[in-house]
Amino acid sequence: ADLEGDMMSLSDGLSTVTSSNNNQAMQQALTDMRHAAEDAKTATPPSLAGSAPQSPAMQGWRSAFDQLLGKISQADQLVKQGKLTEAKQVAQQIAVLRNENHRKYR
Ligand code: HEM
Repeated sequence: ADLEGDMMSLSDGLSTVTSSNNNQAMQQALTDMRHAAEDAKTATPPSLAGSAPQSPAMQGWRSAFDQLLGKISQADQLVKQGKLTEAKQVAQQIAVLRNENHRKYR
């Protein structure tokens, strides 16, 4: 998907993780989020158009998605352990990370 599509998938997934209490639905949402984050990591956002792949700005872009992927894995482990409340706390941290990165790159 393009970046906008990836962001829509992240958004759908995050609302499921935040609102659902169904273990399987939450795991599927986190899997979808992982794929969207991996794909978005390879994109160049309009705000960095023309930046070289190895520029500090593009390295910062990719490392933000590595942080996001780390949180997604953390939430996934918690859901697999049945710790849905803790998984939702990680979802809150994902929302903070989203807001920080939207301020930088959007
Ligand atoms: C789970 C976390 C995130 C969610 C739920 C999310 C959600 C969204 C949404 C709903 C949009 C608007 C899409 C549209 O144009 O209709 C958007 C745009 C955008 N997001 Fe995110 N986002 C997340 C994480 C991130 C991260 C980590 C970054 C950067 C490192 C990022 C960078 C951007 C950029 C650059 C745009 C504008 C895209 C464009 O102009 O084409 N987002 N995001």
